[in-house]
Amino acid sequence: MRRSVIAGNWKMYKTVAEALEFFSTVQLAGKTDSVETVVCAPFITLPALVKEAKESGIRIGAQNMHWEEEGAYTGEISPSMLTEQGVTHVIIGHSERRAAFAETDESVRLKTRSALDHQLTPIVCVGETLEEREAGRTRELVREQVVAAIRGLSSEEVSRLILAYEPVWAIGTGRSATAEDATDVIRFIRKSVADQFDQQVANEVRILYGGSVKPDNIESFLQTGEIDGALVGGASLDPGSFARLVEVTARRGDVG
Ligand SMILES: O=C(CO)COP(=O)(O)O
Repeated sequence: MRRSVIAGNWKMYKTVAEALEFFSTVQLAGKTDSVETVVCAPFITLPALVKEAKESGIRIGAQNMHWEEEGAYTGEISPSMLTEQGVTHVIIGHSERRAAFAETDESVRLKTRSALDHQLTPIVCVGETLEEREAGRTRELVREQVVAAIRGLSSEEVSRLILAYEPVWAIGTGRSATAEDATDVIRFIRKSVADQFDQQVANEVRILYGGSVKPDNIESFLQTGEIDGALVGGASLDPGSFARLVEVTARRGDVG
């Protein structure tokens, strides 16, 4: 059974005070029992949010981490620093980090491996740019990114991770992929996992869509049962719209 997921990616938004304000306002009315609900917030807010979120059932995630345990890596945060604080999830390989901070398929692989070793749930992002899409390279690219990220993992480890298909051209643009397109690519990603491992693991891994998801379009992505939830940027910043996303997703139930 695949449990639905709504994960907010706050990116570089919200100070500690603003983040706490979000949690004092958000009303999920028990919906986190049926939907794995995560907020991935800036590092500096994480300790306060883990405390604040306890009652709400919302899990707290980071947006990045280093793969090493410790070392001379100025400005980096290690997996143990996250788990010590009660962080449970971590976004890995977001396209903004690939594009602006030179993350590669290899660093994504190392981080995924390390997150799993530390019992963190990695939310591994893959997706093509507009140029790559127009060149007809979407499938080839996402397969490459997925295969690189899961290389060397065991089946059990693959079943613990969450993949997120985020076409770069749909992020923050208000132009989401169509539900048909997203479903098509996500089905292909599941097949890629099956080709590398087996159908059972592919049936267990959760795959999300991300890119201009809003309360008024999320239902269309969930309809076929192929997409297990969403990784949401802009619409996760507002407590009302975040709650609405969780509420609509809760109606889907577990699939698989
Ligand atoms: O990048 C995203 C989530 O990781 C998507 O951002 P938007 O929902 O703002 O398009």
